[in-house]
Amino acid sequence: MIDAYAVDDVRAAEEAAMSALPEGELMQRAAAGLAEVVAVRVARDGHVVVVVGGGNNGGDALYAAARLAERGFAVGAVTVSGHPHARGLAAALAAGVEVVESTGESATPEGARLLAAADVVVDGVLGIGGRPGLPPAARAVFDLVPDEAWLVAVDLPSGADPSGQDSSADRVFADETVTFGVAKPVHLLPATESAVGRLTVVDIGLEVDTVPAVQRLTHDDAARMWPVPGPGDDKYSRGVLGVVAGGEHYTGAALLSVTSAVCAGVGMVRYVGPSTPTALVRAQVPEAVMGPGRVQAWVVGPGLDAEDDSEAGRAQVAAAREALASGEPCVVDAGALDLLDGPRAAPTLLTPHAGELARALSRLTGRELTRAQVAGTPVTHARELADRTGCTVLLKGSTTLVVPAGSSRLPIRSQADAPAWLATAGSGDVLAGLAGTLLAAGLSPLDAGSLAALVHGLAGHAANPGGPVRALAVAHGIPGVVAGLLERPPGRA
Ligand SMILES: NC(=O)C1=CN([C@@H]2O[C@H](COP(=O)(O)OP(=O)(O)OC[C@H]3O[C@@H](n4cnc5c(N)ncnc54)[C@H](O)[C@@H]3O)[C@@H](O)[C@H]2O)[C@@H](O)CC1
Ligand SMILES: Nc1ncnc2c1ncn2[C@@H]1O[C@H](COP(=O)(O)OP(=O)(O)O)[C@@H](O)[C@H]1O
Ligand SMILES: [K+]
Repeated sequence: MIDAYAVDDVRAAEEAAMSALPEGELMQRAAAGLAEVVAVRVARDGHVVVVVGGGNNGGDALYAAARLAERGFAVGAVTVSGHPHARGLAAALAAGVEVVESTGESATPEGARLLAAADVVVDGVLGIGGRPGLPPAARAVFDLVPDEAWLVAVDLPSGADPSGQDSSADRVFADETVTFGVAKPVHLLPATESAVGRLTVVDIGLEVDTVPAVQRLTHDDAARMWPVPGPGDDKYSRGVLGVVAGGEHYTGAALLSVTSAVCAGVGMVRYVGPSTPTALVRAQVPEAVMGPGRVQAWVVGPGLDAEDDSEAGRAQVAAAREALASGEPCVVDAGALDLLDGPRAAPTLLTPHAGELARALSRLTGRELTRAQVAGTPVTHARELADRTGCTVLLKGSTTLVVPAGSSRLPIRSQADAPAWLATAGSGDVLAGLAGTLLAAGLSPLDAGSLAALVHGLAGHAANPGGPVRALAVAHGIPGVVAGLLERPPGRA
């Protein structure tokens, strides 16, 4: 599990660690870790340029610059604040780092000269003390970074919101980020994660004993959490999933969610739907059983048309309402999100994309919300829906969030395992079947949602590595992905 902690908790842990260590020791550890990473990214005759702000983030960069210069690398520093970290600056100068200033709205010629020769640029402008947004002097300098240079951010990409909430701020886009002690929300949340690049966490001896704010499942977690049947299991003990999906017009959703559940190894699927999708499922998925019955969990809503006023359409909406009113765990997807009108007592996972989340919140709050507003601050809006309904909300996207109600005090999960090729019609139906299978096996909505998002993403890669995928191929990719996860020796990256 990758755990990311709230900035205030990190600060408190830093203060506790500093009070037990000689002055400046923590920053030296950070600088040493940073210098190690930069040293492996640059050739012996390559040029490193550190861009330095006015806080401790700049201090880390200056001390790392000093260490790299002492190891024989050609290192320059461009300060974009009038008051760089004094001791760090002295150390850099003493080690032979060429330091130039560029604090105006356009870069100085000296700064431009250093950057033009840079092979690796280190962004030490703002860290966890940064307010979202890049100061103009820093923007002017970063605009001069050569395209081919490798950009390493210190702690976080400068300008990015450390709490990972604000998606609009101007920020540095790094190839790689070296952070200290623990990950922070900025590294894992969708509003900021795309600026982080590859993430390395350097151990500086920090101990944070609070609950993480955000977590990300790793492949080891997936292997540990996946429900594996034992000799005593039968199809019922493994979990029966009821699927209320599709209608006369949206037949594919039924097939995709049922196929996905079968491929994920559900004990049994009961499919509930009108005659056309029923015939299709019967023909294509011989493992599925038709009609309602006893289940351990429901998937309700893929391809459900709540507006369909035909007799078959009304019957399907009634079946969906019945599943929602039951005491069984539920995945509530697509069309069924429009039917949800109150809290459910049983474990429930809502699986909207940004547009569906906007629609559901608009309906429940009477406040008109757009898809763009949800995409701008996804955590806030997913949390609002979770709090209003008491359900766990899985918000789909290139980074998929799984947000429990705030009262649970559980961390948010954030998964970024999917290729963008997964943005294809029917892919969400596959995710719903997968998450439903895990709910039926007894996982909590938080675990089921995050594990399903991870496996769904890997199945997207496996279906056609590097190229386009169709949703049915994603479902068919699931068995191999799960087998691969279960086979891996623990601890492999
Ligand atoms: N506290 C510690 O013990 C450690 C801190 N470390 C480093 O210190 C960093 C935090 O240092 P600081 O608290 O000094 O914070 P920063 O280095 O992030 O910078 C804060 C300074 O920048 C200014 N500022 C903030 N946002 C701005 C904006 N958008 N535009 C212009 N100016 C802005 C603030 O007013 C303040 O003067 C960490 O991210 C990490 O890199 C590491 O050395 C590890 C140990
Ligand atoms: N840019 C992207 N990169 C990776 N995955 C994505 C991206 N956009 C969407 N996805 C994933 O694709 C799936 C799309 O689901 P959804 O929008 O419900 O489609 P549908 O309703 O057609 O099935 C979700 O799992 C989502 O997380
Ligand atoms: K930085």
